[in-house]
Amino acid sequence: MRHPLVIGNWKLNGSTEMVKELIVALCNKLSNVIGCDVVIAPPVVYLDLAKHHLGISNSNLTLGAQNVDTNIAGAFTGEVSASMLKDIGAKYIIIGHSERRTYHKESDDNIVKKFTVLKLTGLIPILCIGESEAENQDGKTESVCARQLDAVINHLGVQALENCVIAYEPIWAIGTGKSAKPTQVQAVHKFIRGYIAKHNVEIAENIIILYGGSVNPSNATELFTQLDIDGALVGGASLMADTFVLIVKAAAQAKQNLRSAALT
Ligand SMILES: O=C(CO)COP(=O)(O)O
Repeated sequence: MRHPLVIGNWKLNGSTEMVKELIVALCNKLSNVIGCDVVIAPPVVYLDLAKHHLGISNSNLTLGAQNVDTNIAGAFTGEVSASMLKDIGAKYIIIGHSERRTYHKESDDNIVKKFTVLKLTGLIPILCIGESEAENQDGKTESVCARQLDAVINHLGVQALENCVIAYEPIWAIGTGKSAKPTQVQAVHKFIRGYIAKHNVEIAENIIILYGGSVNPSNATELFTQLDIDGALVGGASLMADTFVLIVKAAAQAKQNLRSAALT
């Protein structure tokens, strides 16, 4: 069975004080929580500080980053490379987030290049996919997700999806407080897994598929009770220790319940 995973995407939020306070609080509150992997992705400028505070707390939280450049080194002012992220201790790297596709005009081709450098560097890509509100209303959810998956599969082969994470984030649900319905999300996750299974059943069965979009403590349990929702990519609710911890606990508990039910 897949191990649940909850990731906090801090986006453009933080300060030296906030990094310390949030990490200390998370480490305290999560110290006895087992059954769910937890990743935090602070802004890149705070990764080293975050690593420092995680180290002091002897925490098993894992460090992630929110973006990576397509180049490894050279004259690319302002960029951060995969090898630098690895060097600083990040393991999971978010790519293809809709905010980057929209505000930074990142194309599928560009995202495939990022996926490639991450794999070459031994980092785990968190590939974000998902449709806009208009595409959702036009019934294009599946075709958009398939296109975004094909960008990787057609360039790199389905094997590239081994040990990688998919995050389904419908754009209309991000930061709006309007989460997609758990059954709706389950249907899309099932489609994504089935689409990958057409290429390789084992990779499809093992791949972690997260949901992102207004996840909070009130909707977390119902989301995680769905069979193909393996965890969450959390934005706003990851900025407060209490809400993020409740989401992590909900994931651990819901998946434990599913496991127990499968055994009876
Ligand atoms: O974009 C997201 C995570 O990457 C989701 O953000 P919210 O949880 O704030 O909706």
